Amino acid sequence: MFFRAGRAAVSSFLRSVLQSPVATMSTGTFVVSQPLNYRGGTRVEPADASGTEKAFEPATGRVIATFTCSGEKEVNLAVQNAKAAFKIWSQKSGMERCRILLEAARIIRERKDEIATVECINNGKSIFEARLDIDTSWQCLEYFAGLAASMAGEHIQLPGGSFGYTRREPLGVCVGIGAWNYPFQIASWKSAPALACGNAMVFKPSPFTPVSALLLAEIYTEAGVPPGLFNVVQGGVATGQFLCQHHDVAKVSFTGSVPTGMKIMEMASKGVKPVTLELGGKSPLIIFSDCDMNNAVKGALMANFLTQGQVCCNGTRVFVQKEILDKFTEEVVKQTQRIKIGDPLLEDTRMGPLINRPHLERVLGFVKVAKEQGAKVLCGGDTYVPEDPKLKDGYYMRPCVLTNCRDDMTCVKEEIFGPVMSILPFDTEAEVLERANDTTFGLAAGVFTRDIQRAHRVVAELQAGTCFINNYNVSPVELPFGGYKKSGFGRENGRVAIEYYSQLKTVCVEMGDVESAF
Ligand SMILES: NC(=O)C1=CN([C@@H]2O[C@H](COP(=O)(O)OP(=O)(O)OC[C@H]3O[C@@H](n4cnc5c(N)ncnc54)[C@H](O)[C@@H]3O)[C@@H](O)[C@H]2O)C=CC1
Ligand SMILES: NCCCC(=O)O
Repeated sequence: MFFRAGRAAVSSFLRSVLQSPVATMSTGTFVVSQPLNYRGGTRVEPADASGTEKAFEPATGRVIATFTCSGEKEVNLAVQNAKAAFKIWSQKSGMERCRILLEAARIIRERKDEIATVECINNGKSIFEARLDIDTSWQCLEYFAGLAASMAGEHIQLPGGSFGYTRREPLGVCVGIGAWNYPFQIASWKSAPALACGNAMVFKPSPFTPVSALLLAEIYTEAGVPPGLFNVVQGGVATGQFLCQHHDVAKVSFTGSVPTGMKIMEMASKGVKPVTLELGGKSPLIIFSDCDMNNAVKGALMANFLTQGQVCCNGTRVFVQKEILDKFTEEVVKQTQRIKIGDPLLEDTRMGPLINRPHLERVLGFVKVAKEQGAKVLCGGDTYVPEDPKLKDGYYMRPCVLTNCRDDMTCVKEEIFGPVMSILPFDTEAEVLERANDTTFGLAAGVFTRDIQRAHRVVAELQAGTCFINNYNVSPVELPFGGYKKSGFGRENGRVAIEYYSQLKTVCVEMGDVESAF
């Protein structure tokens, strides 16, 4: 009972989770009428409100949900539920937690098409990409399930038969605050390591994409986590602030913009709470003349146009060595123009709408300023109206390639968060390294070259938390992901993520008599 091409009937699973009145899940039909908060193992209406929000289907501009933002009382109830569940969950062995997380991963895998369809409708990304996001989500749960059972401390021998040991312990109630570009993936990447370590979580999705976190919450419950272990509160700034300021919250993990990240750090500092910050970027992609041209062109498209360019680690400053500039540019433009834009639920669509109208206007504004500052638009950069009349109010634009760019232009300095690639010529390795690092961001970077020594030499010099050699924007969950500089700190994924969701206790054991100083 899964979706094919987003057109098949809604399964009983989704009907029960979302109570959608529609019988099919094609673009323009999906509506959510049930509560979007999740507390104590069930969907609930919030106990109090801090306003209401509407969620849209970007493909059509239709409202798919109107929901209440959680007030202080509801946030407190969610935290108290999480606290109670933490007492049970943190007492379980790693193997017990592992089994439940593996079951949750299995359910996600089984329901991949359904979840991807919801993600596609609420976010606008193509169904093709949404399925990849769901893959990285269940893979993350599987990965941390495996680590749950192997979390261990050290035993340290001391003089006279005494010894010490360390224990890796959970933090307590962790808060996850998500962005709208990878709603289900972000909820999974935050909750999987948190739960594996024995923590509970209260998760707040972006108000633009409130829907799919509910599916994750339902799946955790079905897999057997204690009620209240993973809760969802909906809302915007005020709800996020209540969460960050709550005295029973032990940690905040945030994905979003740099200005909000700074505010979250400030709030968390008041309670001396650790934070993980996954923030924005303006990453360089360096294409040397000895590269495999086909792969470099594919890499540049991957670095710029996934999820309509709304990806924090995108390599939007594409530095191309002068010898191959014309050939590379010609091929990139050709392939960019071939990207199929339209209904994100159709199998052959590769670019859907942007998240909302103001964001579309903002991205188009960046293209306008780029032109005013001397950049040349080689393709796209304008709105797109699909032929299908039901898509006429969607937020589509044509992917854009800019040339004649300089490092001081706004389009090269600022995060656009849309499908806009800036091409920048360069001569030498030393020059491009200096220019690539000349940014306050440091999330990611990429290099295409056949020279293996150069590849490693260059990535060693790049000031970025995640570097790609001869590829871009792949997300294996085994590898840590996170930024340098203003792109944040802490890491998601990889073994190291455990350190950001646990604390180390040292136990010192005396086997002899106390040698008192008094
Ligand atoms: N690094 C990344 O993955 C992402 C970066 N961005 C960047 O952020 C820009 C704006 O996107 P937004 O979704 O508006 O990002 P944002 O940073 O405003 O919001 C992200 C999340 O934080 C919450 N939030 C906002 N203010 C808060 C506060 N004071 N306290 C607690 N929570 C708060 C929001 O409700 C949302 O859930 C984008 O244009 C892009 O530059 C956006 C999405 C993802
Ligand atoms: N799959 C990579 C996630 C990057 C982002 O959150 O923007």
